[in-house]
Order: sequence, then structure tokens, then C-alpha cells
Amino acid sequence: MTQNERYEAAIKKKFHIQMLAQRLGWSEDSRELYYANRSLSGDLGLALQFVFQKALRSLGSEEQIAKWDPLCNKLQILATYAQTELGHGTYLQGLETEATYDAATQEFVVHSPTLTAIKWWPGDLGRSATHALVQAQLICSGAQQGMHAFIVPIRSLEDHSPLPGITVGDIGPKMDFDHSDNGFLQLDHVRVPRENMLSRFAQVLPDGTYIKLGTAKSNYLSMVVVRVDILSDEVIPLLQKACVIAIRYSVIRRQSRLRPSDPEAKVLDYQTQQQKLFPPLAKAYAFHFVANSLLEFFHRSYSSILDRDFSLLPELHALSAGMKALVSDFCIQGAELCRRACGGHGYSKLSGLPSLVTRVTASCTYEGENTVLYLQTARFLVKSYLQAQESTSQRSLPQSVAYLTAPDLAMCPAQKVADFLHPELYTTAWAHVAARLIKDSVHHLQTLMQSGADRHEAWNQTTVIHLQAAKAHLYYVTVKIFTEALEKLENQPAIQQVLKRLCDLYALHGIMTNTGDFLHDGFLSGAQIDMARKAYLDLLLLIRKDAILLTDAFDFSDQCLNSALGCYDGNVYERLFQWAQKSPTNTQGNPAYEKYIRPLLQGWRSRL
Ligand SMILES: CCCCCCCCCCCCC/C=C/C(=O)SCCNC(=O)CCNC(=O)[C@H](O)C(C)(C)COP(=O)(O)OP(=O)(O)OC[C@H]1O[C@@H](n2cnc3c(N)ncnc32)[C@H](O)[C@@H]1OP(=O)(O)O
Ligand SMILES: Cc1cc2nc3c(=O)[nH]c(=O)nc-3n(C[C@H](O)[C@H](O)[C@H](O)COP(=O)(O)OP(=O)(O)OC[C@H]3O[C@@H](n4cnc5c(N)ncnc54)[C@H](O)[C@@H]3O)c2cc1C
Repeated sequence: MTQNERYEAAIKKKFHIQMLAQRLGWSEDSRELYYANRSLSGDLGLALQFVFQKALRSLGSEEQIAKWDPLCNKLQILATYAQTELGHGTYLQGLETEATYDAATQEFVVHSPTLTAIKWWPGDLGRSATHALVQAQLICSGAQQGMHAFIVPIRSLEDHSPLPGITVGDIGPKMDFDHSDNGFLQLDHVRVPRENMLSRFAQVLPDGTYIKLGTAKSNYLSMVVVRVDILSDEVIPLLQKACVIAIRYSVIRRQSRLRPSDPEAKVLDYQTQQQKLFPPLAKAYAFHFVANSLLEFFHRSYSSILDRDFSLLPELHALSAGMKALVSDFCIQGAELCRRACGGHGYSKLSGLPSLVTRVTASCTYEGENTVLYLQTARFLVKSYLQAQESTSQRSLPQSVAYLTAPDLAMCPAQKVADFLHPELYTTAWAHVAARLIKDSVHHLQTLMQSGADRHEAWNQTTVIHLQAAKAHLYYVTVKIFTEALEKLENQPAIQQVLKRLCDLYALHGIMTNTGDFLHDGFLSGAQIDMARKAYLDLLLLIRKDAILLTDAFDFSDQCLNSALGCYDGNVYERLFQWAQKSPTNTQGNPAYEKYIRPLLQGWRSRL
């Protein structure tokens, strides 16, 4: 489909789902609506309404939520979240859009002072949204007060035309997300009432007095909220679908022979194919539990944060930023692995895999570029490590970094292959490596500073080391979450056994792909690495038996997968041939024949 066709189809689905929900009384957070959205294939339009509402509920006062949330729920307004600008996306302190308070009229004048201040990328902005949550530098009481959120009407609710002072449109073709009209927004001294500044954490009084109710970063909370939700709502299901398609195809596809006398083998019986597909499958399950755990932590801390108790916010920010980076990175890597594992047919859009890959690829960028987010986690780790070193410190460490003060083993006690299938052993191994890398990163930072580098330069010159420490820490946290999820399944032994194999594989795959970190200080010996590898390879064989059931368990219908390779009945070749014949290129004639091909073909005859 063209960009326009995809856009219209996505909006059409959203329209019908919304009508159904209203007719059947499904609430926005109902299980029915969740499953209806999940059961759809491909694109669903107006996704930024959710992002807007999450931001409204985290940054708005109760009165503002009561006013704007119902309008969103009934789709009486269509809203987007406009933070990123042409010139800035990551560096929020660099955002140039201004909101200057005019006490005479009790309004904010929202303005794009430069070309680079033009809002750029917000989803649904190009053609759909009627309102935008605009993040802008607040100017009042004669001073810049930092980034604050303003609700700005941008299109008429009567005829959808841009309102005065608004220049708005689509940013043009992208790698994917063609269903979403990511747009640009230029504001020319647009006036909005004082009440339109979201005021949970800050207020501007009628006379222009600025009242700070939160911290300097309170208005960053909206990003925390979305990073938590977007993993289970958008990113992880894309990896799950890729695993279903590739693993189902791999038991249909027969190629070559394991023994000359055998029939052609199912490609999933090759160890290398299992090595390609089972780690992504294990990650798809691991991240299901990680997203649930993050959501639980978020709900535990969110209510206190809304009540302006920010004590849990640093850990919540570090976890949500880091997990969004780690999970999205592995989902991108895993979806591409699934595509590659399907050979030529994996490169066909009829497989559904290229669309999954190009869609999930965006997740390393939106909601925060992943490197920048890892470094936010690293910043938290440095502080936690220094706090742990202060023997006088009475404050206990945040739960996710408590291992920094736990007793540490110098060497892994594993004596045989089976020892590496004990969750406690590999969790301890990951904690050891994470703690060592964090200590190493702080040591390098302090050494540079002691040699005279200022802390900003010292930080920049050690960010590669901090990045490595952050990734190890996050992987350790995910292993710990997966093992804790297993413990809760003790009254379902059959399921626990199958999921334990995935957990073992997830933990050991991380060790096998980072052996240097485990060998570096002798924590693991070469012999122990060999044991871990044997345990890992043996797991591939065991998981092979359950692979199809583990992918069926994701419960995606054929329609939802939208894949000729991943259909439940396995009739791959029939579907590929049927679907290819329906391709527009086979039903709309050959546009090049009359003008070019025929003259070419017949030109040589006239020359004879
Ligand atoms: C919700 C449901 C979804 C449904 C899904 C449907 C489909 C969806 C399809 C896809 C939709 C995509 C939508 C995309 C939307 C967007 O992309 S919105 C824009 C997102 N942009 C960002 O995330 C910007 C990333 N950049 C930053 O966050 C900041 O630049 C920075 C990294 C935080 C740096 O901040 P800065 O102030 O410039 O510098 P520092 O000196 O590093 O300050 C950091 C201190 O601030 C604390 N902090 C940083 N961020 C937060 C936060 N979010 N919350 C709380 N605290 C924060 C940080 O801990 C530091 O504190 P100290 O160490 O104490 O100083
Ligand atoms: C599909 C999609 C949908 C989007 N939807 C929205 C939306 O709805 N609303 C919205 O407001 N935005 C949206 N965005 C924009 C997105 O949030 C930004 O692109 C993202 O925050 C990254 O910022 P940037 O583009 O400025 O990248 P940059 O920060 O310019 O990144 C470029 C490079 O610089 C590096 N870098 C930057 N800062 C640092 C640093 N401090 N230390 C080390 N390295 C650094 C990065 O790691 C990266 O390698 C969307 C983007 C995409 C792709």
C-alpha cells in the first residue's frame, strides 16, 4: 500500500475499533479493548492520543485531566505529543519553542523563534491532530523556567483547517511508520489561555508569578510513563510475531539432508537455525516478564511521584530509560535475525517480516535515543556505586542496585555442566560482572578527574565504559526478573520446566556473547566457559521440542500475523503463490512495456 493507503487504513481501523468500543461499552483500559487492538494486523492509527493522555495524566492538574481526558476518550479531540524539534530531540534543555506569559491577557504566547525550533516528528501531527501537547521553554517573571507542557489547539474542529498562526504538515517519507502522519508544526505567536499550561508540578499565577511544585525534571515524567508502556504495547509484540513466523516456517521449510540417506531436513533441526531463533524466543518471554515487573514498579512509585514525593523517581527513570534501550535493541536484533533465518522468503514482504523489522527499528530512536538512555542509567549507577562506597551512608541502596553491597564471589563455583542450569549461579555471575564493570567505570572516571580533567570531559571520555556497565547491569536485572517470575510458577511444574529452559538459555546466551567480561578477572575459567557452552547447546535441543507450542502460546491469529510464512496451517508455498498472483504488479499490467520494453525489443529487428 502507498503511504496514503496505509494512513487511511490505519485510521479506518481505529475508527471501527472506537465505534465498537463505544457500542459495547469497553473502557479505554479494558481487557476487551486491549485484545481488540492486539488482534489487529499491521497498523492502528492515532497512537499519539495515548501518548498525549499519558502525558496529560502525569503532568496535568486534576482539573486539567478532568477537562481534557474525556474529550480524548470520546475522540472529540485528536491530540499529539510535540516535543522534538528540527534542531533538537535528545537535548531537552536545547528546545527553542517559547511560551511567554502575557499577564495583561493571562495567556501564553507560544512561538517558534527559529527554523530549528519547528516541531518535527510528532506522530499524527501531519494530517490528523486537532490539538498538540507542546513542550516549550516557559518564559515568565522575566526568566526562562525550563521545559513545560502546553495544550495548543492546532486545527479547527469545524473544518480541520490549521488555526491562525499554525503552519502544519507531514514530514515526508520515512523508513516505515507510513501509517502515521509524523508531522511538522511551526507556531507564529499562538495565544493559549493560562489554564493550558499543565500544572501538576508548576503554576503561573494570573500576575505571572511562577510557582515551582516539583523538581527541575518533573516535566520529564511524561517520558518515563510512555517508556514503561510502549514496551508491552508496541515493541515486544513485534519480536513475538517475528518469532512465531520464523519458527513456524522453520518446521515447514526443508532444505538439504542431515545424512545423505535421510529425507531433506526441517531447517529447525539444524543447530545453527536453533541458535538463530531460540535466543530471540527466550528474549520475547524474558521481556514479557520484564515489562510486567517494570509496570509493577512504576505503579508502586507513580502515585507517590504524582503526590510530589520524588524519592523513587531516579531509580524509576534509570530503569525505564535503560529497559527501553535494552529491550528495544534486542527486539530489533531479534526481529532481523528471524527475517534472516527465513532466507529468500524472509526478504519478501509476503512473509510479514520486513514490515516487522522496519517498524521495530524505530524503537531505538523514539521515546529517547537508546545510547542517551543507557547513559542515563549509567549516571544512576555511578551515583549508586559512590553511595555504596560511603561507609557512613545510612541510606540503603535502591532495590535494583542492592547487589552492589552484597557479598561477592571471586570465582564461580561451577564444577560441572549442570551447575550452569542453576538460576542462582548464573544470576550471581551476572551480578558479579555488572558490579565489576560499574566499579571499573567509576575508577576510570575518577582517575581522569584526579589527572585534572573536569568532570564533564572526564564523563565524556569514559562514556563507552559506562555504556558497557549499564548494559551489563540491565541484563543482570532482566535475568533476575525472569528467575523471580519462574519461582512464582511452582504450582505449575510443566510450564515452569519449559520456561526455565528459556530462562537458562537467556542467561547463558548473554554469557556466551560476552565471555570476555566473565573471563576478565578470572571469575569464570576457560573450562567453565566450555561447561556453560555445553549447557547452552544442550538447551537448544530441549527447546526444539517445545518451540512450536511456545510460539502458539503468543496467541496471534493468521490475520494478525499477516504472513504467508507464519500461518497456523503451514501451507506456505500455496499462500506465497496465491498472494504473489494478487500483487498489484500482476493485476495492473506492465507500465513500462509500451513506452520502453517493446521499442527496445523491436528496435533491434528494425536494425537487422
Ligand atoms: C503509551 C502507550 C503507547 C501505545 C503504543 C502504540 C504505538 C506507538 C508507536 C510509536 C509512538 C512513538 C511516540 C514517540 C514519542 C517521542 O519520541 S516523544 C519525545 C521523546 N524524547 C525523549 O525521550 C528525549 C530524550 N532526552 C532526554 O530525556 C534528555 O535529554 C536527557 C537524556 C534526560 C538529558 O537531560 P538533560 O537535562 O539535558 O541533561 P542531564 O544533565 O543529563 O539531566 C539529567 C538529570 O535529569 C534526570 N532525568 C532525566 N530524564 C528524566 C526523566 N525522564 N524523569 C526523571 N528524571 C529525569 C536525570 O536522572 C538526571 O538527574 P541528576 O543525575 O540528579 O542530575
Ligand atoms: C518513528 C518516530 C516517531 C517519533 N514520534 C515522536 C513524537 O510523537 N513526538 C516527539 O516529540 N518526538 C517523536 N520522535 C522523535 C524522537 O523522540 C527523537 O528522534 C529522539 O528523541 C532522538 O532525538 P534526535 O532525533 O534529536 O537524535 P539525536 O540526539 O540528534 O541523536 C543523534 C546521535 O547523537 C547521539 N547523542 C545525542 N546526544 C548525546 C549525548 N548527550 N551523549 C552521547 N550521544 C549523544 C545519539 O546517541 C545519536 O547517536 C519520533 C521519532 C521517530 C523515529
